[in-house]
Amino acid sequence: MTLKKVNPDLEKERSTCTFNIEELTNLLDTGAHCTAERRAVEDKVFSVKELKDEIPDEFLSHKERYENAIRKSVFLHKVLQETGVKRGVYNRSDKSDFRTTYYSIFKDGSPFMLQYSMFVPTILGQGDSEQVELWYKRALNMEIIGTYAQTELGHGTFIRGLETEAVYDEKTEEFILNSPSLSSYKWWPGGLGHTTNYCIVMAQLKIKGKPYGMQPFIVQIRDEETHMPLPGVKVGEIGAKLAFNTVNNGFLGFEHVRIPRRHMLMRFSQVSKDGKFTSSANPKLAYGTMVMVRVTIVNSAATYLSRAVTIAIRYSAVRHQSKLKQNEPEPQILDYVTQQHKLFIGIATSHAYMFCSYWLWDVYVMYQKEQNVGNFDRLPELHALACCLKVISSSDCTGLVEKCRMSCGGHGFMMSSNLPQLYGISTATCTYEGENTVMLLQTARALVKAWELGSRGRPFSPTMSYFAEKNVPSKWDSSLEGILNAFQKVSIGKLSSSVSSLQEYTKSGLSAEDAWNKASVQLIGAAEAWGRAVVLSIYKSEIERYGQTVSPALKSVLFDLVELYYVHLTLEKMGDLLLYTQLSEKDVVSLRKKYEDLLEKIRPNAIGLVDAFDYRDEVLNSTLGSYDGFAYERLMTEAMKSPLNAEPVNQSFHKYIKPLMKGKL
Ligand SMILES: CCCCCCCCCCCCCCCCCCCCCCCC(=O)SCCNC(=O)CCNC(=O)[C@H](O)C(C)(C)COP(=O)(O)OP(=O)(O)OC[C@H]1O[C@@H](n2cnc3c(N)ncnc32)[C@H](O)[C@@H]1OP(=O)(O)O
Ligand SMILES: Cc1cc2nc3c(=O)[nH]c(=O)nc-3n(C[C@H](O)[C@H](O)[C@H](O)COP(=O)(O)OP(=O)(O)OC[C@H]3O[C@@H](n4cnc5c(N)ncnc54)[C@H](O)[C@@H]3O)c2cc1C
Repeated sequence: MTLKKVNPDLEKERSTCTFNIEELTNLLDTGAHCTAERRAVEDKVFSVKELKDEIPDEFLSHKERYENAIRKSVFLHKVLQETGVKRGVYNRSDKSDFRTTYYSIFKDGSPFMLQYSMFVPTILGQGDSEQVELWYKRALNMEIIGTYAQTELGHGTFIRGLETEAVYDEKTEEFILNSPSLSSYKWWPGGLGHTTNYCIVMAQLKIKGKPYGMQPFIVQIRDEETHMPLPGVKVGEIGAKLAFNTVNNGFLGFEHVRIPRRHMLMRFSQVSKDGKFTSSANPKLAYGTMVMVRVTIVNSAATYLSRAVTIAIRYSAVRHQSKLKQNEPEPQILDYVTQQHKLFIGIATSHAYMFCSYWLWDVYVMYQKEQNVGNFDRLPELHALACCLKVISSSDCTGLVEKCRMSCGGHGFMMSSNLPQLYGISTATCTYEGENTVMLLQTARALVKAWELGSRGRPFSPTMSYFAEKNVPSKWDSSLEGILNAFQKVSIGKLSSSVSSLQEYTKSGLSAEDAWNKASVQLIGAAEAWGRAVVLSIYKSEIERYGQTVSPALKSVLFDLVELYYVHLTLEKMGDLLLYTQLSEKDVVSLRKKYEDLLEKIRPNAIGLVDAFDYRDEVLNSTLGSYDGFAYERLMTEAMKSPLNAEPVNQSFHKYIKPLMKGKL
């Protein structure tokens, strides 16, 4: 069978695109030079034959998958080193990075992930200059491979409840690490099982019996030559998981393991030789790596979704099913408006979080500069933003990734579509780096505090400045500005009624803690509403800013998506808006019409918009989403890779089925 180069359906779709795809790709990459750089890295990475899988991962055993992931991680590291990639994680000079390229090599994650994403960043962020000099170089050269070991069997969320101890012995100038109970065993760190030889251990510091809170320690756990666990170290892998099965998440326990004093990372807090503790200017600085990772999750969530929506929209353009009109051929499923409703919001949401992630990264960098000169004023706002945007980006994008999978019908259930794996790694972001409900409660804590201080005349931080506005009812306005205003009213309304409930509960005799717990469903609602207002505002202002520099054709499409995002959210959150604004049934009717018109307007650009994400087939790794659109041929080719198809009759027939058929079992 000779194949055309591209499925005619996709050819037709590409011919209707109204904007320059390359221009949008450059914008999403934060600059044409970033696109060029990313493509150069991809050319290099995807030309390495050792990085290709001969047998799909899902047909390997757990052990083989791990070994394959290690082999590829090593080759990939070498290639990236040769290509000069350091940015992305450590020297992020601008906002694009190579994580998507990196991830695509491993459908289910790399055992080196934590080395790049948390081990090295913690050394850089928590070590003093001498420690950075020593450990960073060794880690960069992969002389040491590490992870971030914080979570324990008994506690993940409640860091103050962690049990691993680091007791200072001033006679030998060492810390003694100990795991006093089963529940104190570290549990979860990526790569910990059999990959890493060092790790950052978050442990309770004790000096002369006195506790000084959680501190980061750099601990060697395996011999650098033999890789055997060091004496007193109990280490292994935690087993199979929903996703990330090649990340080698592990457990770790200590039996009185001694490490030198200088292995406590001492940028913020110090322990002197004679056991004097010097506290950091702000105890929460020890949580700094988590803030950074939460900030980067917003971008990860957007990229998981953009990959899923690329697959689903391309597939929907080549898949024909049922009848729209009896006398016409079966339409592309993308012509069903319900399909557009499921998918176009995925493009808009991915844009929203991508542009927000760039903005949030700038806020984070600005804060770091202030922190370096001892100014911690913006820490509560940054913490609230990192928590809340991590939550809504991870939950929205995961929900939409799953919607993409379902929108592909049965074929979306195939591992070869890569949609199940994308769902797996995406849903993990709702749990790791702070479970989502807990992160919303942290956000609410900051909001309630700001609200109370504001009521006593203290100024609000920039993302909360609208709290100062009087919540006077005004006529519903369906413009972008009007909708943003309405969501800010929802945010104020939910926060003020949560605060009122807290006050009533305490007045009725509940302790502050019980009142908080009782009102916590309202509080997470208020936190989410604030996050929504932030995203709406930033997405719009960023597109207004970029709109001044891009072509009119692209500007128009970008605003179609912003409008779609706004109107979709308005219809989704209708209940809240009916409660806190002047939205009426008539407004809803006209918004529904507007939404349907927007779907129709975006339809000719759907393929152009997903092409602009610029995911090579190797990155998408999907039978359904390839650029050429030959989904059925790819499904069949992949199916033939199943080991069961290597022989016409499986031996189990003779062993079990035949005796059963013959009544001889
Ligand atoms: C040379 C070649 C190079 C090659 C390069 C290759 C490049 C490409 C490679 C890329 C591949 C890598 C891909 C990476 C992709 C990313 C993957 C990431 C993987 C991550 C895996 C997950 C890791 C983890 O999960 S680590 C564990 C995370 N754990 C948590 O998040 C725990 C959550 N719990 C908490 O944070 C806390 O306990 C908390 C906040 C719930 C409660 O804390 P605590 O009890 O101490 O506080 P409170 O009493 O509630 O509050 C006190 C006070 O402090 C404030 N506060 C709390 N936290 C913070 C904070 N972090 N910052 C600032 N302030 C904070 C809080 O608001 C209170 O303030 P008040 O003013 O008192 O109200
Ligand atoms: C794929 C993956 C990778 C990970 N990698 C690492 C790693 O590399 N290093 C590491 O240290 N850790 C890692 N973790 C652990 C992760 O950070 C924790 O699982 C996460 O922080 C959640 O904590 P937990 O498991 O204790 O959840 P729990 O806190 O036990 O949550 C269970 C339930 O209790 C609720 N809950 C808990 N506390 C409260 C509260 N105060 N108020 C209201 N509800 C509450 C939660 O909302 C949730 O519904 C990883 C986890 C996963 C899934």
